[in-house]
Amino acid sequence: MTDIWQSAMDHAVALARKAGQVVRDAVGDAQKEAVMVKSSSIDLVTQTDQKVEKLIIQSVKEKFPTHCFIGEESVAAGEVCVLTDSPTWIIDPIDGTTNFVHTFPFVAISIGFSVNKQVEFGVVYSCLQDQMYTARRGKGAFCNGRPLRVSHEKDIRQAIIATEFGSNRDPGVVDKVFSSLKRVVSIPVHGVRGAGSAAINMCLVASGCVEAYYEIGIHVWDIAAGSLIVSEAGGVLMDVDGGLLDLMSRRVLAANNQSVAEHLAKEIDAFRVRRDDAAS
Ligand SMILES: O=P([O-])([O-])O[C@@H]1[C@H](O)[C@H](O)[C@@H](O)[C@H](O)[C@H]1O
Ligand SMILES: [Mg+2]
Ligand SMILES: [Mg+2]
Repeated sequence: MTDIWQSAMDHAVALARKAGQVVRDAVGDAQKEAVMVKSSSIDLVTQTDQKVEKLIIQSVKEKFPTHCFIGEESVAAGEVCVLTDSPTWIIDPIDGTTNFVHTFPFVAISIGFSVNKQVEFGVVYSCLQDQMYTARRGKGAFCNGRPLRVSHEKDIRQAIIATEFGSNRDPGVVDKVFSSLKRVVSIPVHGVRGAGSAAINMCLVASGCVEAYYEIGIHVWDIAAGSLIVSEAGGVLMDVDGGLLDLMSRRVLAANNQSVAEHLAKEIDAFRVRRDDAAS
């Protein structure tokens, strides 16, 4: 049977590769680039983020004129952020902008595609590592064409957990983040890591390198593609409180299996943040 979204997925892979070249060309000069700030002094954006998002959206508009978009930098510029049932490209032009600015080598282009609010394919290109992660719903997850499988570990005490500090440094939020982290470290787990890119953290879960990843404060463009890559690699996704994942809630927990996920969820202070689709 033909896959009606295959040509869109092929286009996403080609665009991610093209965008990756733009990012690679710019990374050496990133420190010379004007670094601007968004929601806080540590929520960074550069001209390369904006250029890459424009490149992707323009090209998709030409090929698929009826499709919708949620793009990180378009939303920052005032576009609405609502996930409808229409075919929608969910784009993070540079996931890991802080890494990009500092030349820390985990920088990704993340493109998710949803229909009826379900992610149909996900593409995460870790462009400095030249690793192309892809997943098509029901057809598995791959890195550079090699099938991905999550870790078999069932005991969280033998696990590596990925998380990030995020870009909200309000003292109350920092306290909650650290109290969760203290509980997780004290389980005790083997280790805690963070790549500085939500999308790459999710690909690490899918690859079996880390057992789980959680974060509060991410956005739909950080996790749309990665969520399908995790589930197609055999992993599970949930809210940080153990409930169902809601792509717009800005909270995510991705794990290799249910038992690791549920144990982790018990340790996290699941505070709420303003939703991506909250009326502005
Ligand atoms: O701003 P950006 O570099 O696209 O995305 C950020 C990265 O994924 C970071 O790892 C995560 O901690 C933040 O929550 C994200 O906003
Ligand atoms: Mg991001
Ligand atoms: Mg970004």
